[in-house]
Amino acid sequence: MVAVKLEEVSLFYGNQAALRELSCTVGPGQYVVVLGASASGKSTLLRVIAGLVFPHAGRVYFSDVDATGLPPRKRDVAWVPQAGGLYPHLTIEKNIQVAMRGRVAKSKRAQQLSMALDRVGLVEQRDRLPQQLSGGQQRRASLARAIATEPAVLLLDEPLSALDAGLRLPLERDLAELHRSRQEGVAVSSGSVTIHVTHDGQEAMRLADQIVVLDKGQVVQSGEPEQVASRPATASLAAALGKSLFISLPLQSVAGGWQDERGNAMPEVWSQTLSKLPPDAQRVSLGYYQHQARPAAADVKQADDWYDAINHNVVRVQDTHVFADGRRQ
Ligand SMILES: Nc1ncnc2c1ncn2[C@@H]1O[C@H](COP(=O)(O)OP(=O)(O)OP(=O)(O)O)[C@@H](O)[C@H]1O
Repeated sequence: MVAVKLEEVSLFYGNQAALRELSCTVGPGQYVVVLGASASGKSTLLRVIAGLVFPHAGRVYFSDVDATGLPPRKRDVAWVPQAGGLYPHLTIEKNIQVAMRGRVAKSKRAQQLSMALDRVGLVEQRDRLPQQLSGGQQRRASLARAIATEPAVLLLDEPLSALDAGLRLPLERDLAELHRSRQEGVAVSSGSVTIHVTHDGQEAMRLADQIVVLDKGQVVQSGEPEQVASRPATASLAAALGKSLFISLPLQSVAGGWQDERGNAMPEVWSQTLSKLPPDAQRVSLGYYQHQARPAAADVKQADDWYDAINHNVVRVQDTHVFADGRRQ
């Protein structure tokens, strides 16, 4: 069984496509991070899953049941928007109570309220208004409001953005812990799902069971973090995900051969890699992760730049990633 499935979903704003025949699946209990640059369609994807907008084509399934046309209140989801989303004139407690109306049985509401406040560490702040909380506490309050309804699917839109580094890491740990605690006492086959949107590759690497990479409204790659990082689909993704600096060398095709931007011809050791490039490509880039660059010759201690590295064979050919027009070859 899959917890959430999107099948060839398209959504347009006017005649501009925000999502283009997008398909993806989320298994029970998974923490999925949707990673993409600005305007790649991440928030739109969450809004489609939440039922806040309806796709123009394609289907959305929850636990194998078609939910494409269902309004938000009929879906077992909670959506935490990018900023705030709390009613400014209501206390944190009241905000949570409002969210539970119609979703949680009256007899269970007091218990759910305490559980939610406790899990995000805001028991003592329950009587404050949102503006009386710090930025990090406001994010926690939004989370508390979302989890009070015990949704099967928790949607988080950039939950860590615009927070100081000092607040980000503790909240990041709390998100992981919250996800784990939502699985307690639940059969594996019906585990709760978290879908978290970000443009931060390192955040995705730390949190995700599965990373889904969006580009221009399409899934360009998905898989376990290590799997995605070891064969990144695009050069920009490689730069975002790597454990170390991703060093990239742009090349251009000149008179049937490849040159770097300074006009240096590529050395012979690269002929095998370069022969795999599309014959009609004009511009490509070769890249490698710094931590995979190992000297092949004893007299080479360190390469100062890419050209040094390849000339001294510091980078092994099999550790090199080749992209044409930004896409992996
Ligand atoms: N309400 C709207 N009306 C018109 N166009 C929209 C609307 N919402 C989003 N778009 C457009 O749809 C595309 C995808 O936007 P979306 O907000 O989903 O991207 P995103 O990846 O979440 O971006 P960001 O990281 O900057 O929030 C963008 O080109 C955006 O300009």
